[in-house]
Amino acid sequence: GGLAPYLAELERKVSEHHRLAFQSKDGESDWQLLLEEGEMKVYRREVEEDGIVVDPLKAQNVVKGVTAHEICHYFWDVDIRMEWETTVEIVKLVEKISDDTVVVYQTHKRMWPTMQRDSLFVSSIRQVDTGDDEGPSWVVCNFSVDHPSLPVSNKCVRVKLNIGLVCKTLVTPPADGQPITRDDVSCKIAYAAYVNPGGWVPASVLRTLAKREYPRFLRKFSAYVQGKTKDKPIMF
Ligand SMILES: O=S(=O)(CCO)c1ccc(-c2ccc(C3CCCC3)c([C@@H]3C[C@@H]3c3ccccn3)c2)cc1
Repeated sequence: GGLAPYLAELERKVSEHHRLAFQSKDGESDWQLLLEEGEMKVYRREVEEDGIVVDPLKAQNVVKGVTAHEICHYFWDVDIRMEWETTVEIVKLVEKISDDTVVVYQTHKRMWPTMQRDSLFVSSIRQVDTGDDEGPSWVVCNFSVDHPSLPVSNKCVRVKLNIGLVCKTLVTPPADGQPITRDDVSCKIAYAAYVNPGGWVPASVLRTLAKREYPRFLRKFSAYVQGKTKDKPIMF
């Protein structure tokens, strides 16, 4: 369909997010540590394109009691998004491309004084082999596409986004061959977000918004997955 060209771009973006996820940022010294809270570290670089703030965001976290597959599954599943995503108003499945790749339309709650935003993106979940002994990663990539059935509306400004969630399951093997329980697993998360607001937003407004909302999303989403999975069999 009309999305075929995007599927090649999707594979490139998944590989890029996977390659960059756990790479130390020493090379790029211009990452500003926004927040450090336990295992959660949130960084940002201050970047403007044509006077528009497009600050890349990077975050790492370790979530106890859940696996990489579980974190990525709950992040990717459109049906339950409203259970953890507090900044969106409408979430719509526009097209199912395959069992692991969909097109999603979202309107984001209006953040005074900015105009309301919407987003239209391909969202794909898959396992990626790391090639080394660390075992596979699970990756979700959300990136903006144009779709004939969702033209840009005059009500919202269309953001352009490229989001990567790359996760690894850490297992501390239980003593003497006991079965693995949730006390023995945790998920190492690397989240990267490139969001272009699609139109001018005061730099201070957007930076304050990002500084508050990204950590809030990471806290809320991590706790949400722990709650949803605690009485369920482990999904490796
Ligand atoms: O990880 S996701 O794929 C989860 C799927 O829902 C995702 C996360 C964040 C966004 C996002 C969309 C719009 C905006 C702004 C632009 C001008 C006015 C609103 C922002 C700014 C950065 C701040 C922000 C960060 C986190 C949550 C909400 N707000 C972020 C989109 C997708």
